Amino acid sequence: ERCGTSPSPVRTSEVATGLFASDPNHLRSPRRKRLLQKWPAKSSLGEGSKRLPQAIIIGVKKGGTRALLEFLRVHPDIRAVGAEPHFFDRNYDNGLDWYRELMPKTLEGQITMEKTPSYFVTREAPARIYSMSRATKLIVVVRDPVTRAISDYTQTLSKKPDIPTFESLTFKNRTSGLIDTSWSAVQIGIYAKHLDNWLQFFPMRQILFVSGEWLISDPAGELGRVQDFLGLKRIITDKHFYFNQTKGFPCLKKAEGSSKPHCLGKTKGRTHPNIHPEVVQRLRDFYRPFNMKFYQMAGRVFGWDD
Ligand SMILES: Nc1ncnc2c1ncn2[C@@H]1O[C@H](COP(=O)(O)OS(=O)(=O)O)[C@@H](OP(=O)(O)O)[C@H]1O
Repeated sequence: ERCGTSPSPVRTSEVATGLFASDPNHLRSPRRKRLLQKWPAKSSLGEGSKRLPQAIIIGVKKGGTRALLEFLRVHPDIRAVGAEPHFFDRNYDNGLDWYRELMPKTLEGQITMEKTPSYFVTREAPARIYSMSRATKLIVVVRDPVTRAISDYTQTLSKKPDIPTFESLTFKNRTSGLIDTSWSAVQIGIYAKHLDNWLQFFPMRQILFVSGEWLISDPAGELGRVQDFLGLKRIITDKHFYFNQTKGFPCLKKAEGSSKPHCLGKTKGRTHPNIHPEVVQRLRDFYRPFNMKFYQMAGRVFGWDD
């Protein structure tokens, strides 16, 4: 358990008003004894209570959501669930109390977070999150939809080595070049379409888009934007990262609650199979108009079509 970095507001105001300073015997005073009973030693203060998340990483699958959450956990004012709760898609019937129980304990002022990348493409998720709290902050890590699709396919392939090739799954009909938009690996990347669904419930100012590419090339830059969005002090900076040549990705110099360097596991940063360049080009052409629409909606150019 991490202790809070700032004293409770009540304590601060008492010190500030000189309550103790004016009384040289304050250590023995009955008032002090009462206060000590009310506010026990700092070790037991670090308990806190479980709260529903105020911010959620809702997507996208294979965007870099684990990296973002692991990096954010370094911040003393963020506490996050490790596993993906899948509450707003698969486990909604379990109820909000069940969901809250999954959360880590937090102190006043700390932010509770979770990440479940499938929320972004779940039709019911916006209404459900809205009904939990309309003030929920939403974070989406987006990545070039073409590499995202290949990454998605690579993950499936690692679990089911017998599936058809990426090329054959991409097309409804290879000769006509018609793309199978019902294949989830393709579908998830139509960001503008999914975002429309969220905008029925949440204003743009409550949604932050993080670039999966820049999260790799400039993790501190993206983390700066996220900390601002969450209203937190910029504590996570470039000093927290180093580029691990072997891994080929940025890693933490010190993981949360540890003094050792930490990279993500083997399932993050897999080698992708080579996809036929014509298929890649066809997918690029397919996504281009959706990407343009998405840049416009998000107010940020992600540079996937440069
Ligand atoms: N620092 C760091 N280390 C390792 N991997 C990193 C990092 N930053 C981003 N990424 C990219 O994250 C991709 C996996 O995305 P997710 O964590 O969102 O995947 S998942 O949806 O939760 O399965 C993963 O995709 P693949 O490269 O296809 O494996 C990585 O490219």
